[in-house]
Amino acid sequence: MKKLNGKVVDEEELEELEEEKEKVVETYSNGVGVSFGFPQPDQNLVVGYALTVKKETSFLKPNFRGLARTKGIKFVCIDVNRPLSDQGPFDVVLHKLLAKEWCEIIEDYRHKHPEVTVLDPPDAIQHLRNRKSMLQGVVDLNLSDCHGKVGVPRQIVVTKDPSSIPYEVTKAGLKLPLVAKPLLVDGTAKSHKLFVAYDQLSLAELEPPLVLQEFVNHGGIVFKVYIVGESITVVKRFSLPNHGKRDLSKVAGMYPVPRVSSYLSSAEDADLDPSIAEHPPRPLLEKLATELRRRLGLRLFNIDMIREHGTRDVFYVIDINYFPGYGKMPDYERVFTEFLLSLVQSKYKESTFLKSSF
Ligand SMILES: O=P(O)(O)O[C@@H]1[C@@H](OP(=O)(O)O)[C@H](OP(=O)(O)O)[C@H](O)[C@H](OP(=O)(O)O)[C@H]1OP(=O)(O)O
Ligand SMILES: Nc1ncnc2c1ncn2[C@@H]1O[C@H](COP(=O)(O)OP(=O)(O)O)[C@@H](O)[C@H]1O
Ligand SMILES: [Mg+2]
Ligand SMILES: [Mg+2]
Repeated sequence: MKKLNGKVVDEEELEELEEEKEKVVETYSNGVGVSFGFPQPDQNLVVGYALTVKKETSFLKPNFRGLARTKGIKFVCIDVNRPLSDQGPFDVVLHKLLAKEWCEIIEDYRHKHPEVTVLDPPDAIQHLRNRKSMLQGVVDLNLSDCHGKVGVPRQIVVTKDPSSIPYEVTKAGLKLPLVAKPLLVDGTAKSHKLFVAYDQLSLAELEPPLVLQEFVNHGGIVFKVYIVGESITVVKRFSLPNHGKRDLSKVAGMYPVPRVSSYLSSAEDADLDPSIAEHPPRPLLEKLATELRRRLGLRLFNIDMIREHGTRDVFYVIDINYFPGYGKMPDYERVFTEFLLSLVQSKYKESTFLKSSF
């Protein structure tokens, strides 16, 4: 008789359990061999990916592929024209494709292959495709008293009749200027065409469906908070400058928002006023990330956050993106490699936990 996980077992039982354990480990590594605990450098974790060419180029850069390879991670391009189940086997599937058919394919695959980690579930991603539902999780959070406050700017959704917009804005009591954002985020350039509207009348020129959000002065800096599983990385990017009260009386019309925040030059090295440039407090980000991971059911996303000008600790989330441009995140190669390896380890732990609770 021997003891295993606190239980007394005889030799035969022990042998059976060891055999079971081998099988489980094999399943999780597709038989290519994760020995107990950790994938070994000469063994494979197969990551199937379905990404646009643009994304593949910006994310699966040679440095990343190289580092991952040394840790036994192999990336395999999924052929979207062939049945997914005929390809692989995969340990992980990474995807960011927008076609509706793809969502159905990947959903079906998840059900048929629960042993594969699909990053992330399509219905959870869907949540971020609409600028109203995207921020709902933050609204519900009511994060205050956690080294700062996090909210979302006041906003309304307009789905029809642009001529009614000035009335809707007045009814909702929104203050000008407003940022007009296409309601749906579908990966097209159009869904990133934003405008700042300085007067009520020009609002009627906008094309619904859209979100009208109060402009929050934030000193021209946006914090991009990148989440990769448990890891959080913050970078500063340039954003829109503050508007003054005088602008409001002088400026009319609608101005397109330049995509300054996606420029490669980060604001990290710029000589900025510390009260604007200081990163949001770590405990606040940890709480926010933990809650959003859970509420959104996503492991790969980023949050655009701004600090209300003149405050130290009042923040607004203005945007959440699924599987954003990680290629621009410092050290993403290492962070991602560790994340992918951790997925196998946690599956292994899960399986041994399940076994030990029998
Ligand atoms: O192209 P990149 O690298 O700038 O990444 C885009 C993101 O930029 P960011 O990482 O925040 O600087 C970008 O973030 P923003 O919306 O610009 O804040 C989006 O996530 C975009 O995806 P989609 O068009 O919304 O599906 C992302 O585009 P895809 O790479 O997913 O096509
Ligand atoms: N409510 C707001 N107040 C001030 N600036 C904003 C606001 N919303 C967006 N912006 C500016 O517009 C940029 C793009 O807006 P965002 O909501 O992130 O759309 P996208 O999904 O296209 O990135 C932000 O990075 C920021 O510079
Ligand atoms: Mg954004
Ligand atoms: Mg976005």
